[in-house]
Amino acid sequence: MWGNLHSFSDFFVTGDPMILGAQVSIALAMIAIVFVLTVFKKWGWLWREWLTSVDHKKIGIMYIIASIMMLFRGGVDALLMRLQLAMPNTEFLHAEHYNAIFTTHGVIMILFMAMPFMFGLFNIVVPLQIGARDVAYPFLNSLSFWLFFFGAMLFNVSFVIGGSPDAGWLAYPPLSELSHSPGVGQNFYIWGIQISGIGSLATGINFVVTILKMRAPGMKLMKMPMFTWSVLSSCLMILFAFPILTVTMALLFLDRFLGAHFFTLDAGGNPMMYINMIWMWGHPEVYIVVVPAFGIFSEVVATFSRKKLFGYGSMVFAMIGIAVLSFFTWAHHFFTMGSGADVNAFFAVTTMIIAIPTGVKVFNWLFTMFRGRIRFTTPMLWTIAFIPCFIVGGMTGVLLSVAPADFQFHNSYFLIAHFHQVLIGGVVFGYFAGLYYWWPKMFGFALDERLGKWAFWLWNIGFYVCFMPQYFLGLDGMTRRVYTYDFDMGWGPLNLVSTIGGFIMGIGFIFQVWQIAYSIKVHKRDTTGDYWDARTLEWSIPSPAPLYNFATEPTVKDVDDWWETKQKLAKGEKLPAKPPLEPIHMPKNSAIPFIMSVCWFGAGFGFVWDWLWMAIPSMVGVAICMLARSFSYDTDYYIPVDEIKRTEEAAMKGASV
Ligand code: HEA
Ligand code: HEM
Ligand SMILES: [Cu+2]
Repeated sequence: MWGNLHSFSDFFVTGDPMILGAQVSIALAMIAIVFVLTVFKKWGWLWREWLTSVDHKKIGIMYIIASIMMLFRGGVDALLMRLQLAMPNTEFLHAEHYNAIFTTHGVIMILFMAMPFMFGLFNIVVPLQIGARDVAYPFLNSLSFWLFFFGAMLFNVSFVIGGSPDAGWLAYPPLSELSHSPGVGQNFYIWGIQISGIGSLATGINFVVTILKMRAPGMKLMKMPMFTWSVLSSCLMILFAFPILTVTMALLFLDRFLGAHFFTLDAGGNPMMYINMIWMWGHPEVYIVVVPAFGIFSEVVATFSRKKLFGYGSMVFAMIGIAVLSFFTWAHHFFTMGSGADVNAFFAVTTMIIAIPTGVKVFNWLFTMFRGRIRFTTPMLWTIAFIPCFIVGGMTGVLLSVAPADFQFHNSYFLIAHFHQVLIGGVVFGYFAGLYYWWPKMFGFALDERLGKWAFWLWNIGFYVCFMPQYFLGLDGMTRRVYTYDFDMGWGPLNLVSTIGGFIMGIGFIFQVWQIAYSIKVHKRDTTGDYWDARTLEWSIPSPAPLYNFATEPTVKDVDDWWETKQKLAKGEKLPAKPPLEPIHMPKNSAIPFIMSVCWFGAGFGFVWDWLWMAIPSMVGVAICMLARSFSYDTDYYIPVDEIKRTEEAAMKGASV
């Protein structure tokens, strides 16, 4: 029970200047934060307004802040790797360090950047888009956020305490078993993912219920905005995929902790079992993160083409089709591992079929733009750039799905280029489009377009410069996960170009941070609530939305209900009178999600080090939190009518409608 801690240097990673630098800067940053909060007396505010909040809008903002920080960390990881690959004859990163960095980069980008960014947008947009006052389970929503947050922190802590995992982002055994990875890094991996994964599953449940049960009267399923549809498909995938991840991590933990041999060849286990299970989650996972991006593009393209989205019904069916098919393609990740021709053929065909619904969507976006009066705002630019980028990335995916060809492409830089192209060109561009699009709704002021366009071009140019050469490197035989190569292979120049592209994207990111800082300073206020002259319900209320979102429950008649309402108003038609204000039922803030997640963090940290003295009391803490919640009855309140009136009047001052 005293675990695998032998000395101080096992605990604090020492001896590496980069890690020492990180330790010092984290310590300094923490001191600075504590100092600022204390000097400005902001602790109470932070606790009451944010850490204990169950308001979906605030939770959404916290998700996005955390994910942007993670984008920074994942991006620094990426650039360090790119530097090493541009200088293969140096030991800028030595082999072990390189392994650790591609592992943390992959995990952080997918699980701690893409997922929370996506959840942030779900939280901010979905209740507003369907005319609801909050999500179905606000308390659970807060718990999900804090589980994600502390899971991510636990994972990140490994960099300075104990050492990072280094068995790849999906931790295949036997490499990830105790015999091959005796350090604690892999334990951090398991517990970081396990804790945040439970949060993700809970979010999936929450949004499925929210969307199915809390839509405004009149909003039939086939009248939901396309983003809401994409969230529903993504969350349905989460419901089926994340339990597999939880079980896989639990079994790997049992292997490492108790010597259970689920995934070792001795004592009857089988590593192929792990590989199947992790991809049964892992493949749907990439669609879980990309489908909401499709939803965002659909909203943006309709708003800025000033046209109804083309092919609503086919969009919905395409999305559901992708969600279902995504569970039947997992084995394309290991065509080369000996499943046999029949199995490979089956999975090759199912994979190729996914190109069809995806293609339907692409054509729908193009047709929406066709003959539209397009406004080239930043959200629209990201959307337009996404289309060719994703088509090329998707097409190279189809090439990979040709099983015999994959024997050549597998684990080469061709694969690396494919997935970065769909992940950056699809997911990252999509979420950026979403952030730029909904920013005025989140904060009530707009982002500076000029700096935004700089960031856009830098990211785009950087992207192609970075990843296009990698296809050729892959075809030339360069494999993934190598930190050096012989200069005689002739890979040097293209790698150098690729690295330059990576840094151009890095500059793009700096421009975005600058853009946000600048826009906060300039504070170009949006008084209309409908900054882009958009189409869906979230734009019918003031920006930022009041605590209760809708003073009176909206009724919905059309797909783009707000747009139709505006048309009617313009024609001078009278709208039906709004019902009188009534007190609004709201959930109360709670400290339990935060405290419970801290306990989970403690338990995770304890298990990482085999410190049962820490893990068990922390788990007891978790149980006490659950009990405390079961016995708390004072969980809601009503906002009185005169307070609603006051808020509405203040918000509507200067508003157009
Ligand atoms: C958002 C993430 C994302 C998305 C959307 C996709 C989309 C696709 N992926 Fe990709 N993929 C990854 C992320 C993603 N992938 C990751 C992370 C890995 C590697 C993980 C690792 O090993 O670490 C991977 C690996 C991977 C492999 C494994 C290769 C190997 O390990 O050797 C394969 C093989 O089939 C594959 C195929 C596909 C296909 C066919 C699609 C399709 O969905 C693409 C469909 C889209 C189009 C085709 C373009 C638009 C369509 C048209 C314009 C219509 C006309 C086109 C045709 C009829 C062809 N992907
Ligand atoms: C900002 C630009 C980015 C650059 C320059 C970059 C660069 C890299 C590099 C150099 C590798 C290691 C390749 C290898 O040696 O095998 C890598 C791996 C990876 N990247 Fe990125 N990346 C970027 C963004 C992203 C994003 C946004 C995501 C996800 C949303 C992502 C997901 C991954 C994954 C999953 C791996 C595989 C890790 C593994 O092999 O275990 N990357 N990336
Ligand atoms: Cu896949």
